[in-house]
Amino acid sequence: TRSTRPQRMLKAVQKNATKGNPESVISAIDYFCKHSEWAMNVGDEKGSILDSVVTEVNPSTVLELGTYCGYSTVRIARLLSPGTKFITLEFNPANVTVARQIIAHAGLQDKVTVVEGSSGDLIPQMKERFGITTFDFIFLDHWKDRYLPDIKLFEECGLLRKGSVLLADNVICPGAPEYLEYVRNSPRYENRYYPAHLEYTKVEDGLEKSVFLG
Ligand SMILES: CCNc1ncnc2c1ncn2[C@@H]1O[C@H](/C=C/CNC(=O)c2cc(-c3ccc(F)cc3)cc(O)c2O)[C@@H](O)[C@H]1O
Ligand SMILES: [Mg+2]
Repeated sequence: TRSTRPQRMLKAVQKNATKGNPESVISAIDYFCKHSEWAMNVGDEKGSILDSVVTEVNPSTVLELGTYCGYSTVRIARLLSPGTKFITLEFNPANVTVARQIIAHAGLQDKVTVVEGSSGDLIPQMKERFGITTFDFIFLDHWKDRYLPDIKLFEECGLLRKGSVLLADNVICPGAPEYLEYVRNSPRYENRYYPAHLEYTKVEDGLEKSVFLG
């Protein structure tokens, strides 16, 4: 049976990237998406913004929603200090399998835990399963209509502290209007919009950074 796009992406990484070299894994995926098949990775332009925010926050605890193939997982993990707790959630088992192999090719398997499951089920389990009380940095890149319910879940579960930073991909394309309205109208968040483009295209898109004020 025909392979899937994530499987073809994995093959491209295994063929073109140097084992243990995260930069070469990132480049191999970007090359694949620019020259072979578009895929919904955050990409190089928005990825550089992601890098700068992660570096600025220098988090001790990190959560990513929507691992997909692990591209942004590799971008984040390669910047983290030793001892940082990094968890990424993915509910499609086939994507979990591909992501774990791409992360391992980058040599970052000890920096991040890929947890199979849905954010709605797993977010309330963060304390008991992973001993995490609050997250310093959260990257939202899963189904866009789940950004709002999940940020509310973070608040309800007490997983945000004064200064926690949330970074949301695709707030323009495909868009997360309800999420944007919520964080921009809430007195509990300080927000900044980073204009960019949809990965590997000239279409307008951007990232929204929201700092929880407590
Ligand atoms: C049920 C919600 N909870 C979830 N918990 C854990 N994993 C989840 C969850 N939702 C989705 N996922 C996983 O995250 C991934 C989904 C990401 C959704 N992303 C998009 O739809 C997306 C889509 C586009 C896009 C933009 C323009 C287009 F023309 C076509 C597509 C661009 C992007 O950057 C995107 O991030 C999948 O691997 C899915 O299995
Ligand atoms: Mg995205």
